Amino acid sequence: MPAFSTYAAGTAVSKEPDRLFAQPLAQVPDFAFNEDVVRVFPDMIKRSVPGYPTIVENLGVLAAQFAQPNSVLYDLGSSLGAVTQALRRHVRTDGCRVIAVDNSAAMVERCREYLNGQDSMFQELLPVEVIEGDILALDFQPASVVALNFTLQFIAPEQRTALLSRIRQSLLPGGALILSEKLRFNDPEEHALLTDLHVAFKRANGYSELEIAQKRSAIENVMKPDSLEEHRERLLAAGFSKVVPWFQCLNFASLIALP
Ligand SMILES: Nc1ncnc2c1ncn2[C@@H]1O[C@H](C[S@+](CC[C@H]([NH3+])C(=O)[O-])CC(=O)[O-])[C@@H](O)[C@H]1O
Ligand SMILES: O=C(O)C(=O)Cc1ccccc1
Repeated sequence: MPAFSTYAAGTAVSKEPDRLFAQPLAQVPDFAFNEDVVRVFPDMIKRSVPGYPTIVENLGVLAAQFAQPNSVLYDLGSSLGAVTQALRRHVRTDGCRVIAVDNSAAMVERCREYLNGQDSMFQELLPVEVIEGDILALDFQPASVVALNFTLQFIAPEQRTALLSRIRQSLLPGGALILSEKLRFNDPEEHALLTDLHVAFKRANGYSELEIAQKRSAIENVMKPDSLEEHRERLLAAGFSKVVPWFQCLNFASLIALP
């Protein structure tokens, strides 16, 4: 019987500790969102991403300001649905519904279970649909809020502008894209400092030097962060009119992009 904790206001999620990289691996495989990651994901993301709980909770608060009646709120790369749960808790706008999309079957299966749990604990939540699929192949409906919470960094760099353009085309007036990402920094000293501080954050959260090193090698081929300047330019190139950073903790940031 797995242990559970509450991380999305009252809803139970697995609290199995992340020890995926604790033992020396002869060869570190590329990071994948498989069953092993799913079991430890709530613990992994909280101990690895500084500011993650603050970003998720406030994403719901922000979304409530941009939600338009009778529109869709997208959670793209939804993992276990933490953002979807925050959207459902905070948004009260008439006729809104949430569409969560992830291409990991293991994530989608567990996400649906957690959302059923949320439905059994709260009343008057927005309707939600969880789609197992590639966000690059998604047929977007008119949307008022699109959340890309630490997902764009896993999309091949050459596909990023096209995806953001399609999101921009789907956004209704008054809506917004909320984009959270790990950042790279063009200034080498700034990059080194914030990278070292992120390692200190992980160490303070109980990860060993070996775990930190093996995780770094697992993600280096699959997760390609951009700088804030690259994000801003790409968003403007995709047709967004304004880019407003609203949160940064070390090398992790979240931006609001307006249509
Ligand atoms: N092409 C794709 N199509 C669909 N999903 C994808 C694709 N590529 C990657 N993913 C999915 O994007 C998610 C990224 S995690 C998001 C955290 C979540 N937003 C959270 O707020 O808890 C970020 C992280 O773990 O750092 C994974 O579930 C992938 O399966
Ligand atoms: O762990 C890291 O170093 C990260 O950059 C964040 C992260 C969190 C969860 C899965 C993959 C990457």
